[in-house]
Amino acid sequence: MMRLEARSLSVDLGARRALDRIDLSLEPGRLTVIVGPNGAGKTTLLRCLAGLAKPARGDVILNGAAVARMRASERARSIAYLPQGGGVAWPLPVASVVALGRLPHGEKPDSLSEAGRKAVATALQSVGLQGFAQRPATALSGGERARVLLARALATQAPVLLVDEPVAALDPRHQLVVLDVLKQRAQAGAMVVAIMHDLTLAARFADIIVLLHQGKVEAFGPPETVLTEARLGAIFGIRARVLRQAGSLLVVAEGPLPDAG
Ligand SMILES: Nc1ncnc2c1ncn2[C@@H]1O[C@H](COP(=O)(O)OP(=O)(O)OP(=O)(O)O)[C@@H](O)[C@H]1O
Repeated sequence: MMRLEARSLSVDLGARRALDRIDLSLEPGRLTVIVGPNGAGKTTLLRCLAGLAKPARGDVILNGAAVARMRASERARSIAYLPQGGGVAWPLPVASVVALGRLPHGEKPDSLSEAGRKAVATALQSVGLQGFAQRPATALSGGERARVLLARALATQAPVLLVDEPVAALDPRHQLVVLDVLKQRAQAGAMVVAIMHDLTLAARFADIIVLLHQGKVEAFGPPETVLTEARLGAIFGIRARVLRQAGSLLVVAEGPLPDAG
């Protein structure tokens, strides 16, 4: 079975230890959500899983091979990565930007295969942008642009999909649409890892939550075991209530706790 593992992964950024001996084992068929306070190391971890950040120690292993040593083309076909708050610099039509997700398959936007054309159309449709295909990608709102970039990652159809805050810029309806798409990808057999700050949404959609704090995995497991009121206090510094609502958790942040300094 496909498996993505971090083995005793440590990363230094400047003088800081951003990740400290992380051990993780991720399986396909699941939506894993990474949560944690600002600066916890979430983006650094996702970049390492994508083979884009260099560990000081340890390794990321995909199906037995070190991701850092995979050929770039093979890695790009295996792992699609959506960076946080990405921009679009060129006034290309939306469909061409999404088609860039086919480059790892050797397909250029103006010479897509039949499968490539289908993947692009499906990706656009799945994020609600089917009417935007010919619009210049630079002439979109922030949330629309975020969905274009997610569609590009989806169009790759990689077995591993790593997305950094995919719903942060989206309105409530599109947050649900996008999380449904990610969940469906996972249920169809992909390994999907998303960073999120909204704990109620994370609890509702995640199969597994990874709680990061100061570069370490503080907790790992199903939402109800990870997101406890005690942890929300100790890790996020909030007075929080965790309520059960329609089979999921509702995390109500009542207020910040006094800074422990
Ligand atoms: N280039 C850099 N040089 C030095 N320190 C860095 C650099 N980039 C990030 N850091 C630090 O590394 C730590 C982890 O950063 P990272 O971006 O992984 O956090 P995060 O959990 O994704 O945060 P956020 O929720 O704010 O996006 C932070 O303390 C950050 O200040």
